[in-house]
Order: sequence, then structure tokens, then C-alpha cells
Amino acid sequence: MITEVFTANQLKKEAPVFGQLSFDNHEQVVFCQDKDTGLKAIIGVHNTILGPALGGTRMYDYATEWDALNDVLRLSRGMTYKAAITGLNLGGGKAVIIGDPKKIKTPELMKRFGKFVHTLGGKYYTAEDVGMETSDMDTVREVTPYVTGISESKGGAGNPSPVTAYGVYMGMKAASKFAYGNDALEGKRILVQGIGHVGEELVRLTSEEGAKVIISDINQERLEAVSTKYGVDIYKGDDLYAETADIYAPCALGATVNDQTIDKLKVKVIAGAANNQLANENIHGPLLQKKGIVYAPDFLINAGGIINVYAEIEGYGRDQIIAKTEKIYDTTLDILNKAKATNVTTNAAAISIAEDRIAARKNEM
Ligand SMILES: NC(=O)C1=CN([C@@H]2O[C@H](COP(=O)(O)OP(=O)(O)OC[C@H]3O[C@@H](n4cnc5c(N)ncnc54)[C@H](O)[C@@H]3O)[C@@H](O)[C@H]2O)C=CC1
Ligand SMILES: O=C(O)CCC(=O)C(=O)O
Repeated sequence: MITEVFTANQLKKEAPVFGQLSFDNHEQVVFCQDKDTGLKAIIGVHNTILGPALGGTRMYDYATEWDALNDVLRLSRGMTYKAAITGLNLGGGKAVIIGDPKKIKTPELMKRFGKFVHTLGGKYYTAEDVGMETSDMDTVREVTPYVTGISESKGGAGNPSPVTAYGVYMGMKAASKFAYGNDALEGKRILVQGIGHVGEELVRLTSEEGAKVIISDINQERLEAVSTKYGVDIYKGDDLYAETADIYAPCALGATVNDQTIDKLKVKVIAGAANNQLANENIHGPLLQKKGIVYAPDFLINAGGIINVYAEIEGYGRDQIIAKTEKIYDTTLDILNKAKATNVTTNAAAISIAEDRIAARKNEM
């Protein structure tokens, strides 16, 4: 069980590698390097009991390689629980490519990465995450079949992000029902942090329902474009976490619920797309519970994307994608009620259901 988010300078030189960072019984971690294309990537395969490990590739300009390793360990573990709780026959994996996509991403680099994915022989399937586009997956597809999130024009299910946003919207409504007694978002003040592929679509869905949406992003151009397109306000303050609102929707990067932010939070519900929102689930989960903040577990409500890309492997169509994504509403409500009844955090309640499913499959093997 992960107890801490380590940073590079906290690494203990005398301790075993596997006991550090966010290692949590990961099955395999693959380091990939190619000087010609500038590729430095890490593929994390957390668990393959339910099926091949599937999870997107994140391309990001990490401060250190240790941060990249820590991220892939955390992200791949989250995918194991995401697939398990969503009822998919998939394991958990994820990849990171180190570097700024705007500066170093080329088709050659993506193909080289795809060749590394191919060497795993289908144990890991990749897809999009931060820093990736559907067109990048099309490029990877030229060198390996172990990739999802392919363009519809090339026979894939297309960009998963709108479906992810729809699932988050379902989870947000369920959390609102639990917290406020009704699931209407009309009139609710919602802070959306990160208005990228998923965040923008969430802004559309919530603002169309009449929510008072406030957006925040580090990209000023996007902020202005999205504000104009949907008629929503741009956050103008200097501390989003201290803002009074009904719902906080983290849709940028993870670990925004942390030691520095948790005391400031005034919202009643946290429901967003970002993976690994809790910096430390064993500390910040219980603290949210104590504060009476309803946390909709990220890996549960942001599963629309994996549902969408899994369709490419299983062959189900649009109707099933939407039906499975809408089920996130009921699952979220069940888990929030279960957590309350058993006095555990919502995150722990969701993990225990996911772990039970994995354990049951392991027993059958
Ligand atoms: N795309 C998908 O289908 C899925 C995405 N996720 C997660 O959802 C999150 C968002 O994913 P995408 O929308 O695809 O990524 P994206 O890269 O398209 O968007 C992220 C946005 O966050 C902004 N951002 C970065 N740092 C920020 C900060 N400190 N404050 C405010 N904004 C900041 C970026 O400028 C960008 O606009 C990620 O954590 C990703 O892992 C989870 C499941 C599926
Ligand atoms: O949405 C995707 O691209 C695939 C699933 C994934 O990587 C995720 O849910 O984080």
C-alpha cells in the first residue's frame, strides 16, 4: 500500500529500489531510450490479473527522471483499479515520455516508442494521456497493434476525452445527489481546473445544464477561447483552492489535494477527471472525510476514456460505450453510500471493491 508521495530528494540510497517511490507490487517497469529520436520513456505494468494492462501515455517535461518514474508508478496502479471497478477485463498500465511535447514530439519519436510497446507483445496497450493527441496514436499504430484511441477514420473509437468528460459529469451528478439530495447542477458554482481535452467538454456539459462555471488554466489563450465559447467566467483570484464554491473539478494534473491545499478547501464535492487527485490517499482521503467533503474517486468517475478505448479491443459500439459510461452514476452513488455506511473513505471503499474483483479472478486462475 502506498503511504507517501516521494520526491527525488527523498530517495533513500541504502533502501531497496522496490520499496521506494510509489512501487506497489508492480509487475514490470520498462525503461526505454533512443538517442536518435530523443526518446526517454518508462512503461509501468502494474497488474495483469484481469487482462492486458491498458493505459495512456503521458508526455510531460518532468523536473527529474525520478518524478517521471513516480508518476508512471502511480498512474499505472490507478489504471488497475479503474479497469477493475468499471468491470473491464483489463489490467493496469501507463507510460510516460519525458520531455515537452511541443519541443520534442515527432512522428519518429512516437514510432520508436510504439516499437518499445510492441516488444511487450500485448502485455501493455497504450492510448492517449496528457501531451498526446489521437493522431499520435495513429502514428504508433503504424508500428504496433497494441495501441488504442485511434481515429475513427482509421477504424478506432476516436478521441476518448469527450467520453471521459461525460463519465465525470455522471460521477459529479451522483456526488451532488449524495451531498445535496438532488443531482441538478443548475445554479451550482463549479470550479474547473484545467480546460484541456477533458476539462473543456466538462465545461460544455455543466454550463449547458445551467451551472455557474469558473475556469482556471495555465494557458491564457485557451482560457479566453473557452470562456467566450461557453460564456463562463475565468478565475481571477490567486488561490483557487480557497475559493468558495459547491464543486471543485480537478481536470489538470494529479495530487492537487495535498498538505498545502486541503485546509483551504471550502467546496462540498470534489469530482474531476485528473488521475491521482489525492497526493496521499491514506492521509488526504481521511482528511477530506473529516472535513465532510464528498470525494468522488477519480479512477471511478474518469473511466469513460478507458471504456471508449476498450471498445477497440472488444468490438462493442457507441451505444454500449455510452451505457457503460452512464453506469458511473449508479456505481458512484453506491460507493458513496457504502463508504458512509462502513465509515471508510470513498477512495478506500472503491479500492476495496476493485481489489475484491481482482482477488476473485486470481483465485479462479
Ligand atoms: N483524456 C482522457 O480521456 C483522460 C484524461 N484523464 C486525466 O484527466 C486530466 C486531463 O486530461 P486531458 O484533458 O486529456 O489533458 P490535457 O493536456 O488536454 O489538458 C490538461 C489541461 O490542464 C492545464 N494545466 C496544467 N497544469 C495546470 C495547472 N497547474 N492549473 C491549471 N491548469 C493546468 C493544461 O494547460 C491543459 O489545458 C489528466 O490528469 C489525465 O490524466 C483521465 C482519464 C482519461
Ligand atoms: O482515456 C484514455 O486515453 C485511456 C485510459 C487512460 O489512460 C486513463 O483513463 O487515464
